[in-house]
Amino acid sequence: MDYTTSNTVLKNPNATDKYHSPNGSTTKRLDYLEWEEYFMATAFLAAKRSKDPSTQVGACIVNEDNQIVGVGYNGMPRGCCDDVFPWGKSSDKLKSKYLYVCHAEANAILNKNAASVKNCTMYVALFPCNECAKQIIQSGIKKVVYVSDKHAHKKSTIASKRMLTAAGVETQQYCPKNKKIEIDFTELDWDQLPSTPLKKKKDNDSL
Ligand SMILES: Nc1ccn([C@H]2C[C@H](O)[C@@H](COP(=O)(O)O)O2)c(=O)n1
Repeated sequence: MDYTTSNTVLKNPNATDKYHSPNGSTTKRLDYLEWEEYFMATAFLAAKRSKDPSTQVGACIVNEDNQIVGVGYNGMPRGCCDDVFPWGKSSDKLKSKYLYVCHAEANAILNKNAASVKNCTMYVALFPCNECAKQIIQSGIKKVVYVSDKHAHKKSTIASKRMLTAAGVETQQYCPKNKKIEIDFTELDWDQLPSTPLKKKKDNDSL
């Protein structure tokens, strides 16, 4: 019997656990991530790459076959060093981040790894602003799933909603089933895996 699954190496193949009954039958895992959780979690994971000290936003674009075709987070444009450009909110607009930073939604669209994002769904932590809404509409994205609408009172959000509605882009708030999803790099039984060289990657890549 093959005790390995696509993403798990069982620690003790002889043990009876929740997927293996004593009579030897094997059932599928039931605590797997549902699609929506997986895509929103991908957006939240991408946000962890953001250098913005106050707000980290991630976005994940998914096609009609549930394939991820773009991921992005808020960051400085390529070539604009994130140690040089400002991250603060100075009253001097040129010294404030807002004129420079690329929003997660825009980066996800620009980073697409497919020919088009037409009819795709975007998963994003924050409701998109008016500038991102324009790009969402023009790129053909048909649905936006978001978690927080904390800027609902802002004119940029009101304008965004007006445009998305007029253009027929569906918006839907996502209510997470689980408050937290844990990623545990030690959950595999490392002793049973062939040793892999640990290579330090350069940290100047940007999504
Ligand atoms: N839908 C959004 C909204 C905001 N962002 C980015 C832009 C900034 O980096 C940050 C907001 O900064 P704050 O005013 O909260 O200090 O989040 C985005 O990517 N997508």
